[in-house]
Amino acid sequence: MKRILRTPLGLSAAVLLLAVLVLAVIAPLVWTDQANAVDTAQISRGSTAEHWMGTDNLGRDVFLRVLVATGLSVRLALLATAIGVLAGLVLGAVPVVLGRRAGRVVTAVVNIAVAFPALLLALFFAVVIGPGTTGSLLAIGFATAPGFARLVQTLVAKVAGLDYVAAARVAGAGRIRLLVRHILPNVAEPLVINATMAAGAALLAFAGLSFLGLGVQPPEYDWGRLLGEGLQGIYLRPAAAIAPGVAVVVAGLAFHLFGEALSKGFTRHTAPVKLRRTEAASAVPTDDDAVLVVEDLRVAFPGVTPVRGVSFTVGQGEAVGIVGESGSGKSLTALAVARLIEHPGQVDAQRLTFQGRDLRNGDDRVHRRLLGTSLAMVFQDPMTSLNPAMRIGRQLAEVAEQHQGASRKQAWQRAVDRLRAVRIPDPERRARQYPHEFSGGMRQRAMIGMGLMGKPALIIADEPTTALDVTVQRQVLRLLRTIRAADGAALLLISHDITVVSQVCDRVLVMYAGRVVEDLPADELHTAARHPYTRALLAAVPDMTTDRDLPLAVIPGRPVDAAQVPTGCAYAPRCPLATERCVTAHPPLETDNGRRVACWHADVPVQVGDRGE
Ligand SMILES: Nc1ncnc2c1ncn2[C@@H]1O[C@H](COP(=O)(O)OP(=O)(O)OP(=O)(O)O)[C@@H](O)[C@H]1O
Repeated sequence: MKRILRTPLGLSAAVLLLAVLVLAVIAPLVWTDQANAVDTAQISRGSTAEHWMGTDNLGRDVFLRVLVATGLSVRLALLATAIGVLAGLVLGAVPVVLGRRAGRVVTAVVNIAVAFPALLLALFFAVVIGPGTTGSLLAIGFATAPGFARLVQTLVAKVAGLDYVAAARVAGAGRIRLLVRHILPNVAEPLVINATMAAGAALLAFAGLSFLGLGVQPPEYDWGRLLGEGLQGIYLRPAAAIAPGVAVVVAGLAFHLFGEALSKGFTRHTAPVKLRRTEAASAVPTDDDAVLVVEDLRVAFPGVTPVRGVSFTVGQGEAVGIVGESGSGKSLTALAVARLIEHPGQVDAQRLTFQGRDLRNGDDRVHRRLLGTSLAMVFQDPMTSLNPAMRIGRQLAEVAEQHQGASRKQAWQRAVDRLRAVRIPDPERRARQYPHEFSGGMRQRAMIGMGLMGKPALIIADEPTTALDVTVQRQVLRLLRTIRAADGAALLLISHDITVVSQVCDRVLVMYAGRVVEDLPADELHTAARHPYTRALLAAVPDMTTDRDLPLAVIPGRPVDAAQVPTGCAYAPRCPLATERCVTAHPPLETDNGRRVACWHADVPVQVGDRGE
């Protein structure tokens, strides 16, 4: 608010609006009797020193009546806006609460209603409900609602796709809680701004309806009615029409300008986000001790199947890395495991077991609870992964309150303790701060801390260091390693950086065009990689021995478009070893001594580091 009042626009709009609101309260209390006093000696007079704006046809002072009418005009405008905002909020938020099908019906109704001009709707309702104050109040309220509903739908849809909402969903938050705690607080600013402006528009609409005789009825009067009366004698007493007209314009302007100032004041200047990375160990787990078993996982969207039959296991305490170029399906694989693929995405698997529970069938709430307590998700961008409108400590505490039945105080203490565990300095004070008060690295650590509120059996970290600078990357990777050692949690680390994965993980899965093409222990990556794509990825990483006079190695060609995957081996068009067979037949993922590779030429002895050109 201070920021808004510091600008000339903000200050003058606030003063003007305050004056209007104060007048709306005081004028009816002070001047009602005088404004209603009939004086037959002063009927239909023009402006005089005694009656600045003249008198009406009963000799009543027009200026005092305009002042008194401020109360009813402003009150009705605010009430109608409140009705419109409330109805708009309900209609706009319903799709999130009711689910897709019912939501679609509501959206269609809103879309149709939005197509009609608000004033036309107001006239329609006013005629249907009947003339009078209540009728016009409901009419203007209902006419305001569709515009608001559309705005709410758009804002909610935008926020619902952000990582922190996904994180809350993984943590087991229900739809209503998601809406009330995580979505609505983050769309409140534009709603407040629009509501302020809508109040100005409602004021004008009321004046219009009363002027037409559909709004306020005698003996009550608002500016619209006074305007109608004044207009009848405009040639003889123009001031009687001008005074209520000016009042409508000034009050309307006050609301609009204040809304404008709010919107400028609320515009946030976010700090740029930074970048960072981790390291690891080995052993292919058996299905029995696996935390996660994924078999033939497919993720499809209309017209495209970006994940095409991925199988892997993550053992207790094991760190598995998934590498591959952008678009290879790494993130979708992780999202599918956490059950975060949204419509129209379709997830399909022969087996999808987390801690021995089949996630494909059974009670959704039971799965949510299991994932909420035993799975921690760390997303790439910690700024969008945390709710900007909630204190960090509260966001962490919510997990303990919801899943461990902890009291508010206990949950807060655990949140502080977890922040300390992820090396946030002065955690008591920091827990009371908002995400924007944290640096990029601290936000990422807080996100990891949130995952540790339960006792996760698996941490899925999707590019956790990409948005951080190099020094902070190391800290976060070290932290993930320490947590694994302390809590025995398994880790599924997704990265396009094969060096990071080889340092942090026990085992590496290499993905290409939605499939696993190689799976091997991380410490054998540089000596025993057999797939030409893995070799090319390794060769593209410069090291101390790289000749700096030569251009850096790159993988020739472009990654496959997920919508147009060729038959045969998807890597064939870029592969130096490709033959006719590679183009026509897809190589199966063969298991050999715990390692897996999908290549017809896996046995061709190409040196690791060979660029294959
Ligand atoms: N909602 C969606 N609808 C259609 N296609 C999608 C959708 N989400 C992802 N894809 C497609 O799936 C492919 C794989 O996406 P994914 O995010 O899993 O890749 P990735 O390997 O994690 O890449 P990056 O490292 O860039 O995140 C992408 O090429 C993308 O075009």
